[in-house]
Amino acid sequence: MTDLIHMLRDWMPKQRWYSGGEGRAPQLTHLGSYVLANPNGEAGVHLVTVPCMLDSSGDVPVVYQVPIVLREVDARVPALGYIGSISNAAGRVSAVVDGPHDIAFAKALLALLEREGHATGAGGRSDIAAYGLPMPGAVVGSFVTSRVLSGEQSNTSIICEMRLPDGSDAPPLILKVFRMLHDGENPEVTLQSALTAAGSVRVPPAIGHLSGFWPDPRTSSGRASGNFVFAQEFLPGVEDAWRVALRAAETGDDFGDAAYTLGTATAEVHRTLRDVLPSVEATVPKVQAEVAAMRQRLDAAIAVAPSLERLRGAAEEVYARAADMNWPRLQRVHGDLHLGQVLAVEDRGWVFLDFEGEPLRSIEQRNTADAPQRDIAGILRSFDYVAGSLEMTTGRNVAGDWAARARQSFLNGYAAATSGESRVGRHTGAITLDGRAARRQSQDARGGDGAGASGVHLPMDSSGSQPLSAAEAAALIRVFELDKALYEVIYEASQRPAWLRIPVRAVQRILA
Ligand SMILES: Nc1ncnc2c1ncn2[C@@H]1O[C@H](COP(=O)(O)OP(=O)(O)O)[C@@H](O)[C@H]1O
Ligand SMILES: O=P(O)(O)O[C@H]1O[C@H](CO)[C@@H](O[C@H]2O[C@H](CO)[C@@H](O)[C@H](O)[C@H]2O)[C@H](O)[C@H]1O
Repeated sequence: MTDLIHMLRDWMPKQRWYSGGEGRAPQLTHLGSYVLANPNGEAGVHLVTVPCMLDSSGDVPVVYQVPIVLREVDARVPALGYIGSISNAAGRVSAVVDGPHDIAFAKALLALLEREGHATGAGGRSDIAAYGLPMPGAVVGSFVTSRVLSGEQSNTSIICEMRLPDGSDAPPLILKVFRMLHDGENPEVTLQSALTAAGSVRVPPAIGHLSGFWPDPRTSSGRASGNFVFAQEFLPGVEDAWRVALRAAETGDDFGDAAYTLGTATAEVHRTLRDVLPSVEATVPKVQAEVAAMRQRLDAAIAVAPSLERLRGAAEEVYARAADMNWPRLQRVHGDLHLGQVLAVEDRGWVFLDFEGEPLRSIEQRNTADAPQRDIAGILRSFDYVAGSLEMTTGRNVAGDWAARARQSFLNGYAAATSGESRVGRHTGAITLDGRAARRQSQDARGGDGAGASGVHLPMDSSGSQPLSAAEAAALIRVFELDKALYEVIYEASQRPAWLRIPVRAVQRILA
């Protein structure tokens, strides 16, 4: 194990999912490993194992799972995932392969899922184990081949091509391996499983998950339990809404219908989540806790963008008013909704991904019932990002009007769906880019309203309780837009400093 820890200490900082960045050497402690069976005795495989590693090098300790496959050192070692080689006590040398790049790991995961199997602790330890928990009725199929999805940051996903028993193609699957482990449910699993179980077509069908427990010095009990891997159908050859929107904005194409149906689809997801998962009344302490979290975010944003200090007073006024506002019933929401999290799927419409919530929030916060206005604000911010990123590349504000129209259509779609004006069935989220029906609906919603300067037309309570007035809904969306823009300031300062001016300008605009 000592050799492996040394090897991982050099390798982990080079991985995109390592939160410390390349500049920080991890301080690793091995907490335990769960061992997967080698499926069908895959040739040349010595071991498929998942060490859980505590990294104490940062301010906040992090636990990573680092799946590895030990293989015979020969030509079958996948070049992409090669980490190094180690020898055991008997002198046998093995190549160490990053698990997601090795088909033996993908096959072993699928076998666990399909058979509701379990993986026990290495060395007979009983304080660590993993369980395969398939969705009822899920069809896994048999494995053909797998590859790692490129471009991901915080996790590692494996795309698996699958086959049905009759030899025909089964839908491909995506196995999202959570790199960081948290004590508690990952909302990605909870929310997408709940939506799938409710028959929603707004998420790719969930297939199941791998969950379990491990020793964890971060908890008072010294033990933790949570999710290791989430499996769902992979929808191949689709574009996300960010690309679709960016192209439309570049060419000046109308995005009104697409934004409108995105609004109805978002409302549909909210309604389903509210119907199938617990929701709570927005009591005074709960609202105060939300507002307190917003204030903390303001402090953190000013710390990385000191020019915002002069707007502190204006932001404080917004928060003071927010604490006195009417809030809708709190419910589970997406939590980090932006255009990059939505796929444009032919015949199905908008499909939502990545329900993990904002990566900068704690798992407790991400598992807490929230206001749907957080997601609405997330998409509105995204339209502004489309305009902002085009302004960065062209040097001119070419898409400001485009973004304003998209924003309005999205709000109209959301409002129409929540007020029952549009008949939201299973397919109303269809992307009818030239759809006359959607345009007519959109025009209907645009007309006959008393929209004020805020541009928000209709009550947007999605709780089923006393609806918020149009003005109340608009005011709350503004509060969440400010909060999201401040989140983006913090995110961009560390991830993409060149983009920082987009959210900084948004904060200035919102507080002007
Ligand atoms: N089920 C899926 N079908 C099609 N593409 C997917 C699916 N899941 C993820 N993707 C693609 O992978 C990308 C990253 O997935 P995401 O869940 O957002 O991971 P992360 O949390 O690491 O950002 C998405 O933007 C999308 O392009
Ligand atoms: O990695 P995630 O998808 O979980 O989300 C994080 O990264 C996003 C950037 O990829 C970031 O989104 C911000 O930039 C988008 C354009 O690239 C824009 O559409 C979003 O509106 C904007 O918030 C997201 O905030 C962050 O959590």
